[in-house]
Amino acid sequence: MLLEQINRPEDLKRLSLTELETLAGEIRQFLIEKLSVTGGHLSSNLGVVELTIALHTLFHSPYDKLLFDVGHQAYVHKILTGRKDKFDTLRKYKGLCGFIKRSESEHDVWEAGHSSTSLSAAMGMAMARDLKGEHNKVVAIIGDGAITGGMALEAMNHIGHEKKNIMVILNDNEMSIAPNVGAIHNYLSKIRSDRHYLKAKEEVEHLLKKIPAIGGTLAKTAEKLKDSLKYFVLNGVWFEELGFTYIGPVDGHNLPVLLDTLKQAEKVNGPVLVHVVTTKGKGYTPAEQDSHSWHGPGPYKIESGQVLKSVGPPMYTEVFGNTLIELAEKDSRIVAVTPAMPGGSGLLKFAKHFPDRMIDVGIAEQHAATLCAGLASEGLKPVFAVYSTFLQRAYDQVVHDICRPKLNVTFAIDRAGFVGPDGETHQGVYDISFMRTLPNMVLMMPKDEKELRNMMQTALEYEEGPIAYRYPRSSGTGSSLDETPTAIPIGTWETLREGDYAAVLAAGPMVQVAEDAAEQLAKEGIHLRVVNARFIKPLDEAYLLQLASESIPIITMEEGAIQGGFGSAVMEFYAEKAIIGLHVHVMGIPDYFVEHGSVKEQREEVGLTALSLIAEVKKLVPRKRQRA
Ligand SMILES: Cc1ncc(C[n+]2csc(CCOP(=O)(O)OP(=O)(O)O)c2C)c(N)n1
Ligand SMILES: CC(=O)[C@@H](O)[C@H](O)COP(=O)(O)O
Ligand SMILES: [Mg+2]
Repeated sequence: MLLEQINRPEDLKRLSLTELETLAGEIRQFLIEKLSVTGGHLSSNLGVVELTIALHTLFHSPYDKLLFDVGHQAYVHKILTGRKDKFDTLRKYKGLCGFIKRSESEHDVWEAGHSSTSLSAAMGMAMARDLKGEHNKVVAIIGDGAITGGMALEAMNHIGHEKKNIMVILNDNEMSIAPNVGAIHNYLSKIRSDRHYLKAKEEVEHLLKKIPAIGGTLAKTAEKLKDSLKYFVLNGVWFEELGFTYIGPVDGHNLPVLLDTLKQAEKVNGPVLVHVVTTKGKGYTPAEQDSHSWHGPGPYKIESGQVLKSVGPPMYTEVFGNTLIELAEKDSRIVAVTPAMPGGSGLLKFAKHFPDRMIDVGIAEQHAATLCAGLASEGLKPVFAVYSTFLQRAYDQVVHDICRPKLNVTFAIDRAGFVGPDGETHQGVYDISFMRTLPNMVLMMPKDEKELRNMMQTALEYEEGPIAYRYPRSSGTGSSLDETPTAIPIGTWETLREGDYAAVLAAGPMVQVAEDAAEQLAKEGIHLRVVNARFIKPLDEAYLLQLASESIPIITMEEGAIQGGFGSAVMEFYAEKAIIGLHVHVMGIPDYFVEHGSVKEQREEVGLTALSLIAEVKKLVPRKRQRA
């Protein structure tokens, strides 16, 4: 096996072309086998095997900088840079990260996870290189999805103007996670099919040569026609106009062509964009046929292509998608907006029911947010379906375009809390802090899927301004889904369990954790009050004042950053009311980024478990029983 001989990129340089092609086959088989056990981003990586081999054959990483946009397609890069033996730990706790990670290797020069950042970083590295008088290459590998992200366009605007020596490899497989969308995607499709246009161009030129030269007019017209045809069919004219030398499209699975093209591109002075056409899922039929489903599968059976499904209650995402259909059938104002995550956000069925009311804007969270503002300003009920982590990219739009004008946008924040294997770049743990601090915002979190449905109804009936509900990347608790969703009075919490030893104010999935702890403690005669703090904003102030009047110790629990989170809000409330001497202990995520692993492992790492809660309760000094 050639793969066994490859422990660092230099090892590639001694292989013949045929051996490189053999290696590509071995790497493909390696990926298919390893990921059948670990799961991971299969189809994107299968699509960049030859491209990554070519890059590491030609360039000298880490002296030359290879930046992978998003970084989900960097498994081949990791295999070629000495980490193939770690693939059994891919995305596991303390194992190999599923994205580029500087602490893993000197070859990992740019970390990501969120898309469309590589061109900005590449420009920074190129400007630093030139200021330092160095001469390394800077190469950004960006997909046809990621290049539609706003940041990428901002960077192209800058790069094309400054004419820095940067190579951009556009890996065009016609797919984002779902089929790619947008005008740039359409433009790339035209270029991809350009080989036909080019044939037509040759025919036109041939024809023009045949016409006998009659005076200046015909010849001049012919010249103009040829020039306009050139403009029409010239590949990459948009990139050229932006200041890039455009080369392509080239077959991204043909190693000789890739190597030759990259050698040519390397000689170009100034920014160069190499348009590489690949097949997402290349080499594994199920993934080639349905690269959307195979973008990030769990473990699967190689032969049958059957992905192992978890049994049990439906995911919150599925409950959201189905309930939105139910509500949209009754209320035609509802419009769903997703930034390139129709599948992940549970909107594929909704799109089938309401094709005109499901808007996929591509990787464009900022645009999606303000689009929702526009929709709301015209009396529609936009539901912005977005992962917590990706909502971060639209923070100013949430503040400036939605909260300030009090527009009635609904935020369906999915992947709220720990997300598990995607790790630190994808944890949905900051939206409590950055949403609850905004004026006019209402922020809810359900304890189970039945309450999620009620919150969706609450949001539908709420007309006063922005309102958000957040739910985890997990299956529900198995609560009933039969009841008609009914609105919850804004700002009201719910006592789930009586107790006078201490009161736990729990948000979302922490309610179950608190219930489990209370069950344990009750066996020891310690009665914990469990409160479903289902409104993070506004707080249930009457409830908080009641707790203060009882001087009962309070513990808050949230799967979110402690800094600025729900517990902070409770402490701020008491401080504002000048209520002192209360015991308020905040349980949440400490001030650091929690890496990949399972959600269970991540909770254990930060102490968001029933055991940790029991320990906290037992630290409390038993209060003197209050006289009745
Ligand atoms: C800001 C942001 N929004 C959404 C995502 C989710 N996401 C991850 S990969 C991906 C599609 C990227 O498509 P492309 O760049 O073409 O890469 P491919 O998987 O096709 O190789 C998306 C939308 C993300 N990582 N970052
Ligand atoms: C790389 C990326 O950002 C997406 O593929 C993300 O990993 C999807 O997350 P889910 O698996 O939670 O849908
Ligand atoms: Mg793509």
